[in-house]
Amino acid sequence: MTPDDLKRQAAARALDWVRPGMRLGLGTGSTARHFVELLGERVRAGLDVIGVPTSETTQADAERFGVPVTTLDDEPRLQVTVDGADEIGPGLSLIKGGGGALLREKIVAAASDHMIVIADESKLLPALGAFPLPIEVVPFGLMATRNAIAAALESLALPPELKLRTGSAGLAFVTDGGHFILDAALGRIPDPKSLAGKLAAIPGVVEHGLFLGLARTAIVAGAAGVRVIEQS
Ligand SMILES: O=C(CO)[C@H](O)[C@H](O)COP(=O)(O)O
Repeated sequence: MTPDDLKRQAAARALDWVRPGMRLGLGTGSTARHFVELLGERVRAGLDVIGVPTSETTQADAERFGVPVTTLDDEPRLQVTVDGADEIGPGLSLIKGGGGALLREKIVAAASDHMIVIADESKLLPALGAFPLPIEVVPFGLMATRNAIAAALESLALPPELKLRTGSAGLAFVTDGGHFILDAALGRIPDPKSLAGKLAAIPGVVEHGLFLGLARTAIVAGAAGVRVIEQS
């Protein structure tokens, strides 16, 4: 079984939470893409749902797979969001944004009654931080913002290692919102809540990839089967 097979299994299980008439948040990434594809099969078989994509890529996928889409402006409250994650830590804390869609993903998750995270078992970890934390920043004042983030990291005894994410041709990666991403190689984040607070207070930081208190259910597929973890 490949990691991609496991991602698809987790995505397939998430369909159990989908009911006719639901307004759904549609996540971004290879795992979420499986969900959108499988949801499209159900839609073609007659299921009536509508989705809010969390990226331009997912919008295109939803259209290709036949999932009707809307926006948060037209449907500001969603019942369920299904999304992937880069890491799932204690209490279903997450690192997200490996695919660069963290801002819309967090807005959509926060507008949802229930966020379900789907992943293969490699994403389930005892602590967050091995995956570099994506921090979305406005291009204006990049150096000043970068220095402020580095100082915040140092104040928490975290390494101030920040890398501007690059895309094709070595140019800065630009998010759907027109921002840049600084990836912070932290190793281990002992206190995600304190870090989230410090990052959110920095002018120029648009959003960060720590998703705390948002996911209620994790569906994790591994060699031994699919586990459902609920956050009470
Ligand atoms: O946060 C994300 C995109 O911004 C993705 O959900 C995350 O990167 C996981 O991706 P994948 O399912 O491809 O492993």
